[in-house]
Amino acid sequence: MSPNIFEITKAAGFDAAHHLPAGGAEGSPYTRLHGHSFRVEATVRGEAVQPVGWVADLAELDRALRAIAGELDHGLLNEKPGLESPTLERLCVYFAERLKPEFPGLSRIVVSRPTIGESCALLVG
Ligand SMILES: Nc1nc2c(c(=O)[nH]1)N=C([C@H](O)[C@H](O)COP(=O)(O)OP(=O)(O)OP(=O)(O)O)CN2
Ligand SMILES: [Zn+2]
Repeated sequence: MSPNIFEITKAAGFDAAHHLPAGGAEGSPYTRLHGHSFRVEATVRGEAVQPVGWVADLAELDRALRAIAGELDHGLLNEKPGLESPTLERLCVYFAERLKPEFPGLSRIVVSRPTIGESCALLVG
């Protein structure tokens, strides 16, 4: 029988300012400095490992996710290397690159702006 495969997910929030570079829609307001409340979810996929019977410790995922979100919280996203154009897409990649070394089973990152109903998902390869 093939083993059960699970997905565990942890979420964290941060508030940050950003602006997008010119080059998108003409007359776009996104080039002006503004802020959002963001939520990030990280999902790790795998078998439940014995003897505990879990994919990974959710507390460890929580710690790692909060550490990255905390570095972005109340900051200007554009100042972070890799976030010079801080779209939701780039934020997904930013979180994935930092979590993957510690969580090789990382399968999905979702970054959203819940108050305006926008989200982006990265399926991590
Ligand atoms: N594919 C993407 N499209 C857009 C992104 C993105 O990250 N990926 N980001 C933006 C801007 O960040 C923009 O601030 C989003 O705001 P908007 O959808 O306009 O909603 P707001 O409530 O903030 O603005 P209102 O003018 O009040 O509607 C755009 N697109
Ligand atoms: Zn924005």
